[in-house]
Amino acid sequence: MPSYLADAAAVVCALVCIKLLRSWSRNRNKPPLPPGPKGLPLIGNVLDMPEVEEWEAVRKWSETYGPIIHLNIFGTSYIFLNSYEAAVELFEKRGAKYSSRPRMVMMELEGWSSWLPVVMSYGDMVRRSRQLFHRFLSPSAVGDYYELQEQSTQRMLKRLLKNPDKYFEISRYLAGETILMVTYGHKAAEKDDALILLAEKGMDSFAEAEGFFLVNAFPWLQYLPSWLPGTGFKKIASNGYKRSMAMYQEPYQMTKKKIQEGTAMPSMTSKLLEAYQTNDPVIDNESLIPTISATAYAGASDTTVSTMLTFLLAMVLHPDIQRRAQDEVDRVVGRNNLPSFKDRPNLPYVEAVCKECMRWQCVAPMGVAHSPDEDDEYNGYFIPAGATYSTLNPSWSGQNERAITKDPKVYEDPDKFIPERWLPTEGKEAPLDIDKIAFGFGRRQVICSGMHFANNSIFIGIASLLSAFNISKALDEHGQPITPKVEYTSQFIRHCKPFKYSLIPRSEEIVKAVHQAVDAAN
Ligand code: HEM
Repeated sequence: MPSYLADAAAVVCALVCIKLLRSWSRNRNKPPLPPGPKGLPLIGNVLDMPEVEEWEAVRKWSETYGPIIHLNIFGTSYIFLNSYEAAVELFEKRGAKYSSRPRMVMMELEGWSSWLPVVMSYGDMVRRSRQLFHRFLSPSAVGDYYELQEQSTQRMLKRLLKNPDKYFEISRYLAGETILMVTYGHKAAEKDDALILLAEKGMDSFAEAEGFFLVNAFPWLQYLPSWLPGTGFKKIASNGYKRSMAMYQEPYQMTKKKIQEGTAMPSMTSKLLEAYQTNDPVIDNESLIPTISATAYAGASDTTVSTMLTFLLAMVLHPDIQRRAQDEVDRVVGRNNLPSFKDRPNLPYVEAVCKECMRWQCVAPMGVAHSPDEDDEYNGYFIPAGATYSTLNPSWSGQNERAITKDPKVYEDPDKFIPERWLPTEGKEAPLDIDKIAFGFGRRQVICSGMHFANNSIFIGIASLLSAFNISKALDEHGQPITPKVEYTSQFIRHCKPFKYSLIPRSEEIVKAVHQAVDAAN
């Protein structure tokens, strides 16, 4: 080993020891930390943490250690909650203490924490941005987007008629084009729209930054020169920084220019700018405007598509469920008509399919990490304060949502896709609403601000696909149906891996209805 590497290793060991000693002396008179796998001296549980599907590892640990698990990574505490009750108790009832985020140096290096409230520590900026999200995304505000969501969905259907084998790309495009219209009044190009590509690249970098990086445990590593071995994270961070800044600034500057030229469509950005210019007390600083628009754009671009992909997979695997949902759509909407939001109250089975897609394959299994601002105790365990930028012992709590969505005590036969579980049944208590889990935990305004918008996108997307297409297994070269595997990526926002399927329009009339609807909206 070159001598500088041996020196560097010795420095790392010394720093880990200091960190462990500090945390030991701070915590020694406190109740025990929650249980968890034992780990090794100095490095703790580094080797226990799998590189992929961490949530599965956490779920298995919870079978041994119970609903609250502690891991130590180089002296940093990681706490996973695996029960709904624990998540509600800590993140909702004690929400004031748990509303902050852990410090993630990679997020700082990539610039995300300079503008994305979801990774910022709690403060004035987060409070103001939540008030503004609420203006545009509250249950009453999202009704304004119905027409837009219907029209984007109809364009998705038209694209699928032309390219039925491109569902993965086309459904992703749908999410991008809808939110770009809402946030910036930007009408996306039919293909390869620059702003949609910008968001895709940005979200790839964000997901990468969410991964495991040593620099999160040892922030001083960021000051090492880039030529030193082990500093590959610096290149990732510099690339991520360019993408995060482009996502934050470019669409905003473009919209501002259009507003000045008088060619802008009304949007979140134009309304925020107008409010700012008329001294809206919440918008104390212009930089809050791109924060709001870019966060909504980031929050929507990669999330609802995950559920739309799960829907495709579920329909390929469950033709009987698809038939039942189509029967309902045909009965309520008419065999050759496209659904709209006004049909929603009469489509309970379609609604149940939407909920079951969200439950069966959780979009963000680890949610977004919270961090307690002060030391706390829960069920006799010590929960260390963390994530203040100055301490050497940050800790964070993540809630492993998939464990809850797959808990047989909460949902019977949790691995099976059963929309019927969401239908009201006399004498049977309704299951725990998936909205209370999938969109994060916290006080009312702390969870996903886009939840109602997301549910609407998913509903109209699924109802429209059911009305227009028959979804089934693709056939192999011998004419045999191919059963896709249920396989997902292991990123922070997970998507099912590409698989073969068949998408066939249900009738000539519905093809005409799609074309007519798209033409009428143009
Ligand atoms: C299936 C779709 C979606 C899922 C599963 C989802 C999930 C989440 C989760 C887990 C959080 C973190 C909550 C927390 O613990 O603090 C979050 C935050 C957020 N989401 Fe979503 N989301 C979805 C769609 C959307 C959409 C469509 C939008 C925008 C229209 C959006 C906008 C936001 C925003 C702005 C935040 C930050 C909230 C804040 O910190 O104030 N999300 N989302």
